[in-house]
Amino acid sequence: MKQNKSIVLIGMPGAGKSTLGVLLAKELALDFVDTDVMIQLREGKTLQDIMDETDYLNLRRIEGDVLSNAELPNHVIATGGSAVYSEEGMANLQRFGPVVFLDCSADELRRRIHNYESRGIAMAPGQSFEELFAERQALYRKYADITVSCDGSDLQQVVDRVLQELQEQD
Ligand SMILES: Nc1ncnc2c1ncn2[C@@H]1O[C@H](COP(=O)(O)OP(=O)(O)O)[C@@H](O)[C@H]1O
Ligand SMILES: O=C(O)C1=C[C@@H](OP(=O)(O)O)[C@@H](O)[C@H](O)C1
Ligand SMILES: [Mg+2]
Repeated sequence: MKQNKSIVLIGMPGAGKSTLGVLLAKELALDFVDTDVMIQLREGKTLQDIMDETDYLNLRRIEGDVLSNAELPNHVIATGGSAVYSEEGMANLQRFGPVVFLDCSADELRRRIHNYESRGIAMAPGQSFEELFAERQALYRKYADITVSCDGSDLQQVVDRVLQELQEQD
C-alpha cells in the first residue's frame, strides 16, 4: 500500500462508506474525508435542506462540482451514494487512488436502512428503491477498481477485506 495514495469508497447509501472510511483511515494512517460533509460546509446547509429547497438534480449538480474540484491526496474518501452520476467528479477522484465499491445486496441494504424514502437520497420522485438499485449497480461497477462484497460481514471483516484487496493490487 503506497502511503501517498488515497482510496475512494463508492456504493449505495447504507453500504458503509462513511463508517468504514474512518476505520480504514486509521488502519492506513491516512486522513479521512466524507464528501457529504464537504458539500454541507460549502453550501452552509444540510443535504436535506438542499433537496427540500430545490431538488435531487440540484444536489447531484452541487456534488459533481465539489467532487470535480476536490484536492484530496492521502485521504480515505467516503463519497455519497450519488457521486457516480458525475463523470467529471469521478474522473477527478480517480487521480488520487483506487476506487473501492462496497457491494451490498438490496436485501442487506434494506435490513440496515429503514428510512430509504426519507433519507435524502438523490433520486427521482416516484422511483422505487429497486429501480434505483439497478440503475446504480451499473455505475458502481463502471468505476470500481476493486469490488468488496459486504453482505453478512461485520465492519471489521469488511475493513480487513478491503486492506487485503489493496495489498494484492500493489
Ligand atoms: N458491514 C456492516 N455490517 C453491519 N452494519 C453496517 C455495516 N456497514 C455499515 N453498517 C451500518 O449501516 C449504516 C449505514 O452506514 P454508513 O457508513 O452511513 O453508510 P454509507 O455512508 O455508505 O451510506 C450504519 O448504521 C452502519 O453502522
Ligand atoms: O445516494 C444518494 O443519493 C445520497 C447518499 C447520501 O450519502 P450516503 O451514501 O453516505 O448515505 C448523501 O450523499 C445524499 O443524501 C444522497
Ligand atoms: Mg455516508
